[in-house]
Amino acid sequence: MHASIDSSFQNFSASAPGARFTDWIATRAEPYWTSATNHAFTRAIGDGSMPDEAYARYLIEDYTFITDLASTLGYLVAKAPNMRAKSRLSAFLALLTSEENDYFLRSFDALGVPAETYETAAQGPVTRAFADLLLTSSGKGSYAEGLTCLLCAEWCYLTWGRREAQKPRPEKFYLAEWIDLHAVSGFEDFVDWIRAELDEIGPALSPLKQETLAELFTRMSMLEDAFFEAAWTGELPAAFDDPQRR
Ligand SMILES: Cc1ncc(CN)c(N)n1
Repeated sequence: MHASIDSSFQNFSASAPGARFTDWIATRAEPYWTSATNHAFTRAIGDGSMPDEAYARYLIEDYTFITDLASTLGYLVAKAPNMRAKSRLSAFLALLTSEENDYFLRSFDALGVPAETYETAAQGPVTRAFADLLLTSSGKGSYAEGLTCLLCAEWCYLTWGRREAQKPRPEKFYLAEWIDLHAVSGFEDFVDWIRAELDEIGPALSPLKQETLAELFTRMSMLEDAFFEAAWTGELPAAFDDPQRR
């Protein structure tokens, strides 16, 4: 996944003065970024046409993802360079492990998913790849690398969440609340803060390190898209069927 020199941040900002570093990494992540943020799964949450079977499959898998996301945030709290950043990240971690955890438990109950199932679920190949990328980037990589992965996950959800929040809420509380969790102003503020943090750090990095961040964001976008696809269809996307290509 190596880009030509024309797709560097330097060229991007020369052709669009004032362009943000985070706009560049999202542009570099096409077509996966648009595919993930527009996935049919996200539209079915908003219009209430989501089959229960697909949503239960998604929530079981996502609960394992959320557990690794909590660990990712722990690593980032440790690596954050100042108290302001530690406070932002730990506030989000607190929300994830309280309000959002409670959402999952109530939703599993409503969908008839027993605790034994969601507490012992093994991660599928897409989620395993996600966990690998998130935990390795935040645990072994730099603050900027971990933050880039976090940005992709949360900005993706803010993008579809805000779009679906324009529609009347679906009747099922687990669909309506999933939209609200990702469209409220507090969540938008958090994503804006991650963007501002990376917009400050990114331009000062070497072209090689900028490239690493763009590649991480691209891989994360590909995985977000594959995650929705696997939940939606109940089948693994082609790239995950063949262990050689994972
Ligand atoms: C796979 C995935 N990506 C992102 C999010 C938003 N926290 C999530 N719940 N699940």
